[in-house]
Amino acid sequence: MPIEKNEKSLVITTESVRPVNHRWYGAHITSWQVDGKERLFLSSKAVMDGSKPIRGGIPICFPIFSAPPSSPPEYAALKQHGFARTLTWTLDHVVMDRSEGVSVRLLSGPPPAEFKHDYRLSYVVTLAKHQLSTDLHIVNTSKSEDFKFQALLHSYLAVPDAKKVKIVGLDKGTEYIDKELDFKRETWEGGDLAMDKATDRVYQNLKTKELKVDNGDGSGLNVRWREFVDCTIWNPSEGGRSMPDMEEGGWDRYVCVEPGYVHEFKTLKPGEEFLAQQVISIA
Ligand SMILES: O=P(O)(O)OC[C@H]1O[C@@H](O)[C@H](O)[C@@H](O)[C@@H]1O
Repeated sequence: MPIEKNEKSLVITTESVRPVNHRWYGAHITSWQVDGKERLFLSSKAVMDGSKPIRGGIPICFPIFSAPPSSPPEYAALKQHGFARTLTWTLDHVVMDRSEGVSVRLLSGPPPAEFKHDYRLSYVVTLAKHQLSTDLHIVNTSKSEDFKFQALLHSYLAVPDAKKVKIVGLDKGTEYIDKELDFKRETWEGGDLAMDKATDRVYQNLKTKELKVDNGDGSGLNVRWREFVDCTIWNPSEGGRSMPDMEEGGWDRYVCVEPGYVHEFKTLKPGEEFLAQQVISIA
């Protein structure tokens, strides 16, 4: 199966799915087309020159999600969502290259100099019939110190009309932080979450490992995961106009469903590893 590598990106094509376009900058998947249809949203105003994070596709948030914590200093100094989405990544190796699927392993470049922690961050992207898997692999390579991080895959899923979308599968009783309500802690009352207004919620410790993004007519995408426990659901509605890199009306063309480990910092002991996976498939 063709894996095409160039200076800026990696393009993977399989018989049924074409192509996944993967940027070295931020290990950013910017396009996933199935049956001739684009399944990820990428803003036409996204900045693609490496000067800021790319608006759309699948940004990787690591080692923090959201605004930085107040301490320790090397975490407090980070930008929103951390540095993984703005590092240059490299191709480690091709894991699989068969007609059933193609899989590549990418390695992140070094963190900012002030972030003096020993860890290894890699990302395995697997393209199979009608599904895209993205695995984050974090290893504490220190011999003596713990390593703490948050991690999240910030997938911008393309939808025909966000205002008609329902998120199906959120467990009744799950606690969530509502960023639209000044970070108020709430408890989910159950049922489907309608995306008909600005939504920015972090559902914490979900029991389910799968959500459906229903376009309103039963079609859509399924997002399932392993080892992640939280899921952010975000669409700014018309508030998206305040983002300089968001195209006009772009907020109606995506819903972000973002599995992650973000309700607290995950701690890895020396030598320990964390392997988490997201699988997006056609519903
Ligand atoms: O503009 P950024 O840094 O890519 O963040 C986009 C959004 O990312 C979401 O995950 C957050 O919950 C939102 O609060 C945030 O606005």
